[in-house]
Amino acid sequence: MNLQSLFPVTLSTQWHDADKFSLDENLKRWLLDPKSLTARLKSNCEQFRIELPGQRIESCQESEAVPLIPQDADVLVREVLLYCDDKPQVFARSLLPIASLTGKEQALANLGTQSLGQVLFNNPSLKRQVIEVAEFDATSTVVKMVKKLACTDNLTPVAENLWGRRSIFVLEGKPLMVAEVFLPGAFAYQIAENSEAKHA
Ligand SMILES: C=C(O[C@@H]1C=C(C(=O)O)C=C[C@H]1O)C(=O)O
Repeated sequence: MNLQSLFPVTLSTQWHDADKFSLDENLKRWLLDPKSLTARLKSNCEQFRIELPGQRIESCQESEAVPLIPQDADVLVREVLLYCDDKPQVFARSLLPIASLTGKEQALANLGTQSLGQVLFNNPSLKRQVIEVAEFDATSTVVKMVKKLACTDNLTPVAENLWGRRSIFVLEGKPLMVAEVFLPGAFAYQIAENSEAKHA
């Protein structure tokens, strides 16, 4: 499938504190893990890769605005799919404020299919703010994207709602936002004894 045709998926939802939900333990561990998702996925598969359906500069929409990234701020929107052994595990949408892409951080605009997380978590200045959680039902743009993707990629059909997380990172004192949604069949939805039990 021509992944560019998926872009932009967008993610308009209400984000909540995780305590609002009674979550399966394994899912909760994946949603609230403060470390790099890239690194964790890599440790669970042989072949990890990122696909980049697209990125473009937009004005931050009111529905995505947060105190550190206000409405109408110019942001580079980056949407990616993270694959483990050719199976899409995660959809991610990041907002990189243009005002944050200064100095060495200009490189974040040209990552291509390199992981944003690899750059973020290699910087000792990185601060991650609270991780919020959201549930995505059949009416969501991300579930609609999954249904399109399932026609070609080996994606498990969407049986249940999908779960995602969002947090603000501050890198060298400059904010950026990362939102990730676990796709059907992701390790995050496997029952604990089948996924990473050894790492528990
Ligand atoms: C923030 C991370 O980076 C990952 C890679 C992303 C990208 O390359 O755009 C986006 C979100 C994350 O899933 C991470 O690895 O934790």
